[in-house]
Amino acid sequence: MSEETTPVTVLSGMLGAGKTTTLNHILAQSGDRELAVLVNDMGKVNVDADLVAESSDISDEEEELVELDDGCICCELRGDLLEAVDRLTEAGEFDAIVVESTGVAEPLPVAQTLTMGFDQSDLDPTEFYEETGIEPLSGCHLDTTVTVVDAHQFHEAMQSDEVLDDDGTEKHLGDLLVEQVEFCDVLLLNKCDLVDEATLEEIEATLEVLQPRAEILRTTHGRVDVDDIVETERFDFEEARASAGWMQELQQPHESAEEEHGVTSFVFEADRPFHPERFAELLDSFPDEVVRSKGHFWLAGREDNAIMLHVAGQSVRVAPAGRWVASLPAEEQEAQFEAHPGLEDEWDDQWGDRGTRLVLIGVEMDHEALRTYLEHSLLTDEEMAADWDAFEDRFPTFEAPETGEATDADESDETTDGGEEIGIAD
Ligand SMILES: Nc1nc2c(ncn2[C@@H]2O[C@H](COP(=O)(O)OP(=O)(O)OP(=O)(O)O)[C@@H](O)[C@H]2O)c(=O)[nH]1
Repeated sequence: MSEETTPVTVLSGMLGAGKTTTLNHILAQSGDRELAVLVNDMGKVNVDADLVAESSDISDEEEELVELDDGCICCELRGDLLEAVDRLTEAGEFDAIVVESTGVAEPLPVAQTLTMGFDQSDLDPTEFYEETGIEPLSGCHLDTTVTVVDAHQFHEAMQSDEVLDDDGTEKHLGDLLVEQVEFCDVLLLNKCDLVDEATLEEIEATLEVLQPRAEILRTTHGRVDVDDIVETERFDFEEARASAGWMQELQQPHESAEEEHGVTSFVFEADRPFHPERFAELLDSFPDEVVRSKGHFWLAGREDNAIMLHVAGQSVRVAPAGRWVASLPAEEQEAQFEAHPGLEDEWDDQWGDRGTRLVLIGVEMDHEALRTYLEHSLLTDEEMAADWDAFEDRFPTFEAPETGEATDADESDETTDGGEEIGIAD
């Protein structure tokens, strides 16, 4: 598919991580390769594009530098991104295209936009093209997604409770950082000059657990080999989407005893519900050593719907995760049993598929203590026999999904959903 079409590299990374520096470096090192670049900036003036133009011989006059200003290519400028990439491809003068995203962009929707032209059956490209009136891309393909991580700011960003504004959408700093790490082919650990070896090794170990598939390269001032991020043929949508460490851990759980720099993971499973107030309290002060937690849970009193938990650094969000199959009408249950052959094995006579599966990834986690902590939030035998609706419940109420929308929390990466903060008031 890819040989005759132009390869596209997408650079993501937090504000100030070193995307523009990396871009300038590869432009200077591109040799005989003709590169076109597309720079996205949130402001009306594209500062990054000016920086690229200043420090390279690339220019917007010759149309090898395209600026997309005043919006984000992972949201409202998705159509403009496609059109710009299409224009550059049509010009036929370039060997590769490099896209620099804004610091608040999520890589998944950007990749989704760029791959819509290919056969992604579950993404329903037809609907997308009908809705937007945009023609599918044919002359180029997404080749490599790169995330630039600032080694110097990594821990601070993970622990920060800063909330960024992406054109009206609030994004938690730690959440965004984790999402950028979880969806990429190559991770550039930049600003290595500002961090000591032990810290670098620890960050690398964390990145490896969060994103086992990506190649991790250390860089200083974005000095990376062009061949490591351009025309690598590393990108594969389905692989990228299923490659996050938490997802792999949920699919093939194992207690990671062999810890590197104290980074471990484990899956917590329970077949009785959480007490809404005790679990909310636990989430209010979730242990700092947990870097990432994801999965679905059963909350007492919410017997129709599963709830998804997303923890990334200091950000804790919950979102609807679909109906429990046990809450569906009999004929829809039958359809679910046929679609998911493993479901029957896990079925409980009384509670059906209701239950909790959460993966926890962190540094220096005391697994035993965390399990006890989580178990303490489950209903006791006495509470199991009580009226669950009488428990205080400050979790958000989600609109009931259509029947038939059963939970598939283990397989779906809801990276683009908003979710709701759980720092709810008493
Ligand atoms: N010490 C050090 N500074 C670096 C390194 N890489 C980039 N910088 C500096 O960090 C600052 C931000 O770098 P940029 O390349 O503009 O970062 P960016 O990701 O494009 O930032 P935004 O466009 O704001 O999202 C600049 O002052 C760079 O000179 C590095 O490896 N080491």
